[in-house]
Amino acid sequence: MIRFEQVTKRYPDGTTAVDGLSFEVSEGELVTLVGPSGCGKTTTMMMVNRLIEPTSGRILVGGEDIVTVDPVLLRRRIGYVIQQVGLFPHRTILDNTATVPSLLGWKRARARARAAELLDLVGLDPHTYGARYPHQLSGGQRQRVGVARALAADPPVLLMDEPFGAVDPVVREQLQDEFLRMQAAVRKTVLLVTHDIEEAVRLGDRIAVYGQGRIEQFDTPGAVLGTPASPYVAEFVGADRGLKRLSVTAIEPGDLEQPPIARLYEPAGQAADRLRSQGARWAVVLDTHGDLHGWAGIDELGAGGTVGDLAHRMNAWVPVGAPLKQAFGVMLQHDAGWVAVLDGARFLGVLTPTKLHEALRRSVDADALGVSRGQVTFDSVADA
Ligand SMILES: Nc1ncnc2c1ncn2[C@@H]1O[C@H](COP(=O)(O)OP(=O)(O)OP(=O)(O)O)[C@@H](O)[C@H]1O
Repeated sequence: MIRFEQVTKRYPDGTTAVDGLSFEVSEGELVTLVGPSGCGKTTTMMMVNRLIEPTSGRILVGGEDIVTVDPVLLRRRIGYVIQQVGLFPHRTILDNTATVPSLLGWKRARARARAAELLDLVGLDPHTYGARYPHQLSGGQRQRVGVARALAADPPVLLMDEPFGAVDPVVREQLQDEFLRMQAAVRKTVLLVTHDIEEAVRLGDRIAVYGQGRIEQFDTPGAVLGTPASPYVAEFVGADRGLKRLSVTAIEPGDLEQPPIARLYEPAGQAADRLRSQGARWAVVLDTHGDLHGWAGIDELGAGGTVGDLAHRMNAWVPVGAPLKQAFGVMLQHDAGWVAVLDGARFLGVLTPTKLHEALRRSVDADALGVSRGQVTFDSVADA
C-alpha cells in the first residue's frame, strides 16, 4: 500500500535525513517507525503526503507514484495526525472533526453526522463534547479529536507523528488501547512515528528501527525483541527486551502442560486413587462440558463425597492468545504456581513458570528460524 524505493532526502544545508530507504507497508498494516531524535522518522513520514519531496527514489501509495498525483488530492486519501493536534480554537469539537468532509463539499448535515460518528468511535460522546471548544477538553481528549478528524474522510492511509506524545503515561496507555481497538475495526494502513520503543512494540504489526537515516531492522515486535539484527538495535530496544517480549508473545495451545484431570461429579476416592497411581499431588477439576471449575489436592480428596464437594474454585486463568506477560501477572497476583488457560470457558491446559519460559525461548527460536513456534521442538530449546 505504501512502498519506498531507494528514497533519499538531503536538505539544502547538506544534511542527509534519509538515506536509500526501501520498505513496504501492506494494506491494513500498522508500521511503527522508531528511533532516536533526528534519525529521519518525521522526514520519512512527511514525504508520503508530499509535505517534503525526496531528493531521489520513488514512493508509491496504492501502486501509484506519488509525484504523479496532485498533492491536494493525495492528502485527501491520507489522514494526518500530529502531536500538536492543531484544532481550530474558535470552532466546536464537532466542527473541527467535520473539517475535511466540509472541505470536500459534503452537505453540512452529512459532515456533522459523520463527525459525530467518529467522535463516538474515538470514545468521546458527541452529545457531551461536540458543542465544546478545544480549550474545554483535556490534552488526551484533544488528541482523540485529532484522530477522529484525520479519519473523517475515511482515508485508506493514516500518518501519525507522535500522536500520543503530549499526554501522561496513564492517558497515553488508554489512548493506545483505544486506538488499537479502533484500528481492529477500521483496518487503515498506518505509519506511526514514535521515539518510544514500548509504544512501537505495543502498536506495531511491524517495527522499523531507525539508525541515522537508515532502517536497521524491519520486523515484527517479537522478532525485533527476540533477535535484534545488530548491537545497535539490541541497545536501542533495551536490556529488558526479554520482559518486553513477554508482552508481545501470545499463549498458544502448544505451550501448555496437561495436568491430571478430575471431574466435578466423580467420587473423590476414585480421583484420589488415580492421582496416586500417576504420582500426582493435585488435579484440575472440570465440569461435564470440559469447563474449568477449580482444582483439588490429593490429601483433601480422601474425605469422601464427590470431587465437587472438595474442590477449590480457581480464579487464576487467562484466555488463550493472551500475552505471556498477562499469564505471568496473574500467576503473581494469585501467588499461584500455575495458571489455567481457557478458550471461552473450556479448559485447554495450564501454564507453569517452566512452560512460560519454554514458550518464550521457543518463540525466540521460531522467529530466528522463520518458522512457527509449534515447529520448534523442546530439544532445540534445551540446547539453546
Ligand atoms: N528543513 C530542514 N533543513 C535541514 N535539516 C533538517 C530539516 N528538517 C530536518 N532536518 C534534519 O534532518 C534530520 C532528520 O530529521 P527528522 O525530523 O526527520 O528526525 P526525527 O527522527 O523525526 O526526529 P525527532 O524524533 O526529534 O522528531 C535531523 O538531523 C534534522 O536536523
